[in-house]
Amino acid sequence: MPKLALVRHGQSEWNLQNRFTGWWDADLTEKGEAEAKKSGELLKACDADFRAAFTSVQTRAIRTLWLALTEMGRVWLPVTKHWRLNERHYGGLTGLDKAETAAKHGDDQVHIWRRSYDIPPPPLEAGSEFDLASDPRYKGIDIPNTESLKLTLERVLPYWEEAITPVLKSGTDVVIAAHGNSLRALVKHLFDVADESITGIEIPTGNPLYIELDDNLKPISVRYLDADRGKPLPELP
Ligand SMILES: O=C(O)[C@@H](CO)OP(=O)(O)O
Repeated sequence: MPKLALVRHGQSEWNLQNRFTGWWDADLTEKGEAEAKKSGELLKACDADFRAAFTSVQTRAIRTLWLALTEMGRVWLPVTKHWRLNERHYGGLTGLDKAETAAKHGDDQVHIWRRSYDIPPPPLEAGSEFDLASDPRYKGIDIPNTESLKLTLERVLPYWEEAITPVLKSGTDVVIAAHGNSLRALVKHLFDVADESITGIEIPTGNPLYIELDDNLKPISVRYLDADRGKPLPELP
């Protein structure tokens, strides 16, 4: 039965500065690097035999995976990167300070933008300093100008189905290093979490969510590798 580990990237420069990040390519802080290594230690000690790794095209997730694989002695694993595992796009909020935005628009509105299932933040204006249209990694991709969690799930899912599930179905243990919301979207799908409950799922940094799947990729067990630092778990479907 295949095992799947979901690793959230460590603290980024913009997490530290409390800015809405989304697709902006903020790198890890020193603390984030330490969290990534901690994930690697936990993955090394667990009973899986990871043979494939997936991540986004964002530096903070790629480097988290690399640091974890280094700690695991598994930098030789095949790593596949794809934009569909990116963080949800934060639209016109990208780059703004979260506390200042709450002071301006109110906590309730900001909570809706951050955690509602299907209400996206206002769109990013074309030509904004945070517009990624000229970034070569997104050449040929229809870059979103904002995303709700629902829209994030809709673009994560085809990649999950086409690229990741065949690997798991072959009996291979897989590690995915990605982002708070792209992983939340994946958890919603895997555990069939209701729209209104998914906001309660928050994978901590430095503490992989470890899932055992049956041959149809239905979760049969789930835990945080460091249970003492765990958060609420999704219920088994
Ligand atoms: O800024 C972001 O892109 C995300 C993750 O750091 O923040 P939030 O907690 O609002 O989903």
